[in-house]
Amino acid sequence: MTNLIVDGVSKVYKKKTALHPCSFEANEGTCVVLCGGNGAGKSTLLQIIAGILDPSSGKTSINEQEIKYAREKYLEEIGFMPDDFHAQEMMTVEEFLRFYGSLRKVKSERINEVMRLIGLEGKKGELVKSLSKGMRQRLLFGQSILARPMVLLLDEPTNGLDPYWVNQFVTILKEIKKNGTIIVFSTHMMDVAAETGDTVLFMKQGKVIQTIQHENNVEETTMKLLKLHRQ
Ligand SMILES: Nc1ncnc2c1ncn2[C@@H]1O[C@H](COP(=O)(O)OP(=O)(O)OP(=O)(O)O)[C@@H](O)[C@H]1O
Repeated sequence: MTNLIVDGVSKVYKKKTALHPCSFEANEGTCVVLCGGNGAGKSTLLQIIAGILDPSSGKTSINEQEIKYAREKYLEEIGFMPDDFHAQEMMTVEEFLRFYGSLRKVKSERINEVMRLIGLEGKKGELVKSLSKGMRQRLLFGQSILARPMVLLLDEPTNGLDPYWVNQFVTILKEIKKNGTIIVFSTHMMDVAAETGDTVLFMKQGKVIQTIQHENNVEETTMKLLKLHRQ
C-alpha cells in the first residue's frame, strides 16, 4: 500500500520561517488539500515534498524510501505541477508533453490520451507562450499525470480555470484517486478543497492551524474553511 509520510519538515530563509515543522501522512487513494491565504507556506511545503527545496529540518518518505537516502526512487513516484512555466514557452503543446513524457518513458498513446483529457488536442501545434492562463494550467496538470505517478503534487491547479474546467478537474482528480494515487494539492477554492479532500490542512503564517477530516458534507467543510479564512 502506497504511503507518504511528511515528518516535521520546516523551512527557514535566513531569519524568516516560511514553514514551521509540519507533519502528516497520506495513504493510497487519498487526497490532502492545503488551504490558506497568500504566504501561508503551501508552495514551500509542496516543493519540499517534491524534492525541489531542501527542508531546514524533518524528512519525507514514500513507501519508506526517504528522499535523502533514495532520491531517485523517491522522485520516480512523483508527478509535480508547479505554479507556472519557467522555460518552455517556445515549445508547442505537443512538444511540451512529448518532452516530459520522454523523461518518464511514457508511451505515445498515453500522451495523446492526456492531451484529450485536458482538452488541448486542438491546440497541439500552438506555442505554449500563446496559450491562455487556464490552458497553461491544463497543460501543466497534464504533464504531471503523464506517467500515472503514485504521488501527485499540484501547486494551485485551479488557478485561472473557468468553471467548466474546475468541474472537469474535480472529476479527473476523483478518478485518479480511485486508481490509488495519493494527491496533495493547494488551492484557494474552498469548495474544491471540500469536494476532493479527505483531509484539509488549513495553514497560516507557515503553520498548520487546523486539520479537517472531511466526512462527505461538502457544504459544512466549505463553511468551516471560509470561516478560517475570515479569522
Ligand atoms: N526564496 C524565498 N526567500 C525568502 N522567503 C521566501 C522565499 N520563498 C518563499 N518565501 C516566503 O515564505 C512564505 C511562504 O511562501 P509560500 O510561497 O510557500 O506561500 P503560499 O501559501 O504558497 O502563498 P500563495 O498562496 O501566495 O502562493 C512567504 O512569507 C514568502 O514570502
